[in-house]
Amino acid sequence: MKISKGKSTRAGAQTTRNTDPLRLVRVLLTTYYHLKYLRDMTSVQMIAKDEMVERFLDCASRGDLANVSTMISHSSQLLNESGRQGWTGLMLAARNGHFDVVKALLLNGCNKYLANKSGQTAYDIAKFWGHRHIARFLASSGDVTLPGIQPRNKSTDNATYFSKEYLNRMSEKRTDSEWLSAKQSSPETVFIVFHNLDPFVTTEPEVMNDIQNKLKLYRFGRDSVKEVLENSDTVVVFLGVEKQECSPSSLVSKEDEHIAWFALNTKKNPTESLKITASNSFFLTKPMPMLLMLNEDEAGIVAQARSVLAWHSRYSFCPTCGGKTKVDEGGYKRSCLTDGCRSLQGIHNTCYPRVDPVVIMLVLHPDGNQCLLGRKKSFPPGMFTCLAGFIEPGETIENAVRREVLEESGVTIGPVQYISCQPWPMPSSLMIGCFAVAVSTDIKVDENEIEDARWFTRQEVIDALVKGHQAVFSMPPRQAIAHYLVKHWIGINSNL
Ligand SMILES: NC(=O)C1=CN([C@@H]2O[C@H](COP(=O)(O)OP(=O)(O)OC[C@H]3O[C@@H](n4cnc5c(N)ncnc54)[C@H](O)[C@@H]3O)[C@@H](O)[C@H]2O)C=CC1
Ligand SMILES: [Mg+2]
Ligand SMILES: [Mg+2]
Ligand SMILES: [Mg+2]
Ligand SMILES: [Zn+2]
Repeated sequence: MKISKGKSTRAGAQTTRNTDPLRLVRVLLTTYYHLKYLRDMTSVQMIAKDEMVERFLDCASRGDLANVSTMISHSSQLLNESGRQGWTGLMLAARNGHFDVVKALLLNGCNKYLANKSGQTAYDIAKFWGHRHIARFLASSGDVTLPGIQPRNKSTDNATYFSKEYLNRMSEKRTDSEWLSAKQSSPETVFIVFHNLDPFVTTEPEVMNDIQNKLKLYRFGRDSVKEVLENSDTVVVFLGVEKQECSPSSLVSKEDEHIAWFALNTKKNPTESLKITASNSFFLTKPMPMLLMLNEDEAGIVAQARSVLAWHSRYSFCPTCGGKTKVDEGGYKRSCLTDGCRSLQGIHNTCYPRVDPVVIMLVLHPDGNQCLLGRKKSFPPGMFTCLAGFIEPGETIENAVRREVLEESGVTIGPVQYISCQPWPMPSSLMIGCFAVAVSTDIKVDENEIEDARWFTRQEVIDALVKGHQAVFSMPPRQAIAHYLVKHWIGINSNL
């Protein structure tokens, strides 16, 4: 993580001031949006709120514990509010070494996992600025720990591509058809459109957003998808509402008033009936590897939307009686239309979106210095990855790991440890990533499933990560959990 040190103590957000050539552009844009924002506001109360946030951040930044405490006792919402560059009071207090303020904010329930626009949490900031006692406190506090339960592990929890939750799913609203239709007609609501499960994307960077990523989901408004929504072939899924931390300056307090997102899928190409204003916009064909080119927030949204839409496209008839079905619960249920069908009595998993659990494992040699990787015929030449396989009915994760490794490579596994997981929306798997320690080392490849499997040394793996194609083998893309597991094993920071 890169943070350049500057002189300012008000906000580390200003620390790149002397070196950043785009600063002037950003300042102008910020001023423009700020003025536009003020002009758009209708109530004096809103301005007062904005000022209050500014004052709160200032007090936190200066270490004014008395005022910080008074302000949060009046409005706990201030705890997670942020100012320029996404800096919260906690980050500012951590930046300037105000331990008492950090403590008070955390004790009052402030979210220590929020990151600013450079991706730094309060912990990262405290560590960088040398406030070790604050960093230690931030690392250890806040999580509820129970005997035998591991504390939340920031490095493995939600660390994989497709796993970031940008939206609050608000499942309780799925049965509230009045609320759902009000949201569908709201001018603020975001619609994302799929055609045969391919999302509509644009290469145009949105103003004020991160411009590093090449592809963005095209965010349609209600009027642009009107015709598509009226089409009987269109499937609509309610995805959720934007989380508070996605729009930190939002003045709306209740989550159900936040911006809602819906996904649409059509069989017929809807391009003509969509109102598209940006050039360079298209349906993203070839899910692999194209779906790996989205930014992390949007990858999470696609993981959810594409899996549910894929379920609709594959399960249009009732699996119990073969009859017609209708879409219910905001797209999260299909109910049979045949009177007396067994699926209408009680609860049946056939009515809900399916997820296929898959184990994926990095097999470690008993000497601790080699790992087992394999390749299928269909892989690009030279690429090796972790072994993987579908969990079968009535099987535990550990037993599935042992069975798949034995089937595919002939290697026997002892201990198995869960590391991390990844939704894989092609169409709807959950990859469960584990380390598996081998107790035998002879390899006997099952040629029906894989073409080759080999032990690679730690050095060969590091070379593959660092040198790419000049190494003895090549790694899967960084977005795949296999890549994550390998890096995790050799202890290389995932930002490498
Ligand atoms: N994200 C990542 O890093 C990686 C993801 N994967 C994914 O893991 C998944 C499973 O890996 P495989 O080695 O193919 O599994 P596998 O070793 O269990 O073999 C696949 C075979 O299992 C059978 N099968 C059993 N249940 C199935 C189900 N629910 N859906 C489809 N086929 C089923 C089929 O005959 C299929 O040909 C694949 O979808 C693959 O895309 C695989 C490697 C890396
Ligand atoms: Mg297998
Ligand atoms: Mg397999
Ligand atoms: Mg299998
Ligand atoms: Zn039925």
